[in-house]
Amino acid sequence: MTIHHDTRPTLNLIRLANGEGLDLPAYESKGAAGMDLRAAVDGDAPLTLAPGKRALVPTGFIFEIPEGFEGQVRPRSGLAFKHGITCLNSPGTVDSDYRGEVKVLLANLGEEAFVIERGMRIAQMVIAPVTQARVAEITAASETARGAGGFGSTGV
Ligand SMILES: O=c1ccn([C@H]2C[C@H](O)[C@@H](COP(=O)(O)OP(=O)(O)OP(=O)(O)O)O2)c(=O)[nH]1
Ligand SMILES: [Mg+2]
Repeated sequence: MTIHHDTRPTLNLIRLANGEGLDLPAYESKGAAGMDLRAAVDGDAPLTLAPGKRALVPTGFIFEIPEGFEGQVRPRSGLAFKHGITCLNSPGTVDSDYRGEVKVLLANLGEEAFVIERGMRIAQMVIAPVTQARVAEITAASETARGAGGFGSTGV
């Protein structure tokens, strides 16, 4: 007999008042890397994002990101391609100790106004492992073949 354990980390979500009735963030295909986040804007007052403008769009949930992980808030490529809608701070970083509402900083880089309706899938969140480094100040860097060469030093 094979016993299958679910080894995935658990993501606890706390629904806020403005998230009432919204679908939970979800992976939209079997192998999706990110779960889609929905706009928790007022159902009676969609948000219009004019060209060149940005807005902090609520998701209606607090995410308890498991320790040792982060949430990366990334654009949806369809919205970016069709409408020029992106996450201005992409990838947005949600820390594992953050207990506020997750919000999405959308920007309209397109030429037309974009209307964000309640429940619209506006971005996606990838849960990714994080390593916190120990920080140590030293006086000289070790030698390498690359040295200080960067920013195209190996050719274009
Ligand atoms: O797209 C995002 C990015 C951040 N956050 C929340 C969760 C994150 O843990 C917190 C702080 O984000 P960050 O560290 O990127 O911003 P900061 O400007 O450094 O703010 P702080 O001084 O609060 O760390 O804001 C979001 O809800 N969505
Ligand atoms: Mg910070």
